[in-house]
Amino acid sequence: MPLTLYDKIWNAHRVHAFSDGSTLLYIDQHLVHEVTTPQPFDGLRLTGRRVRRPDATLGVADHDIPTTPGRSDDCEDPEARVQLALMRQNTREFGITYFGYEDPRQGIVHVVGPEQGLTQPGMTVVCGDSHTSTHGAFGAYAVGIGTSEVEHVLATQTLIQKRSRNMRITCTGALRPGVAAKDLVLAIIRQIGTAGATGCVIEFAGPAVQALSMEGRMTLSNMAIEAGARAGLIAPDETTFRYLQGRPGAPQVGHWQQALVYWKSLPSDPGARYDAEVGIDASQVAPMVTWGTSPQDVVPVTAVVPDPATAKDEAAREAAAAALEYMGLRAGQKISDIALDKVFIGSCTNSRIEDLRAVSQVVAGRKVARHVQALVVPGSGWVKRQAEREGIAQTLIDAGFEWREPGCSMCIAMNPDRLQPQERCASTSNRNFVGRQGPRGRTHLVSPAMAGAAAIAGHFVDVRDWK
Ligand SMILES: CC(C)[C@H](C(=O)O)[C@@H](O)C(=O)O
Ligand code: SF4
Repeated sequence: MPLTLYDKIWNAHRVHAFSDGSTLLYIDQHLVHEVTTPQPFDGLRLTGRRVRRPDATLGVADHDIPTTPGRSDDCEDPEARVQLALMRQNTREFGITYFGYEDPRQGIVHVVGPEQGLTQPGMTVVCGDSHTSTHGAFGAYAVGIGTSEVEHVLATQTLIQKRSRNMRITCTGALRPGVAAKDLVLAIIRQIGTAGATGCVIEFAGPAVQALSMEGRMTLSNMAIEAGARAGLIAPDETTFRYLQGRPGAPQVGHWQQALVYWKSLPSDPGARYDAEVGIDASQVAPMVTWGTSPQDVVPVTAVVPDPATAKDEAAREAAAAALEYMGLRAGQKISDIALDKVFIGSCTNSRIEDLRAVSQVVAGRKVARHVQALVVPGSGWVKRQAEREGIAQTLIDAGFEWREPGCSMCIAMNPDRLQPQERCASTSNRNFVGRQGPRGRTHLVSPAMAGAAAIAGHFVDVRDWK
């Protein structure tokens, strides 16, 4: 029977099938961060257990950590301070490699794993974090897990999972200049909704996906979770192999050829069956801007804020009206008339080198609008240093952007970077939920180039018209 990429990874990792239909899967790579690990490590201590495979576990500090130059673990927020101290102590006690603020490899867990070559095709990758889906871009089965599951994986290197349905999203055509992977994934979520892939593992396929760099593919897989999916996979190919070759965690000379043979066997077989199929023409996708409080509340930059009266049912009408009220917007208002207070370029969706290059191209030789505070937070120490070497950092600083240390930063209000009530922000992150960037803060999700242009103009502009 022809199998999908997901089927193949699942079958290769099956340790035991339970009578209730669930499966015990072997886990190849476990990533841990400071927010979801204090309890699991306590659990291990209480029951006298060790970490089964410290060599397959990596710890990083990302959510709580300040991003200001000269930072340390000694932050003002007592909860963050405790979590960071525990992370350091627990990784030391259990023999796990830890990238704390002082390590040049530190960064957002979903940027660091792939960058270090720890995420590889055909692997099972888990982390106590919903955006673990990011790693699916390598053709890995990567899922976010809960706190008790983190403990289970730490202790046993296995995880109990229910099999998901296979959904294929085929992206035909080619993205137009000025249109990014972020716009494509927002357009997909607009089409299928935030519950559109519930119960499914998505496989992103088609020429528009194959044409993407690994950075772009990670942006797609990152937001699979925002479409309700369990994971978001992309078949490994030459782009994947090229990205991985020579990275510290990747198979080294002598094992590389063997790995390639396996990796090339992973793409879905011709004729593999999918439980659901979705299609989208990438050439029709425009730069997108969210207007509401869910990633599906999104329109092209050329559009106006939609009228809640046109929503499909009563519940959707009420939700849209509440979202507009929260966002301080009027139906019919042009997206390009929306003025901004802050611009945040960062997060595991869009803080990789290619994202920073895109921003730098748009803002080179210009100045951030006077009323805007703009932040660039590289996804990792490696990204930061590469951007500095390429001159990107200087371009951004000259334009008036703040150049920060790596971390989740203003993607989530768990550290000092946050919005004040009613402040409006163009953000390259993945969630525009109520209060996400700070209590009563207003978030608009956009691509890096769109965020860069908005920082200069002080309001949204169509980056395709940018001269
Ligand atoms: C704090 C963490 C558990 C959370 C997640 O699971 O995704 C965060 O990373 C997020 O993006 O909302
Ligand atoms: S950058 Fe944002 S989405 Fe990504 S792991 Fe951190 S908080 Fe979650």
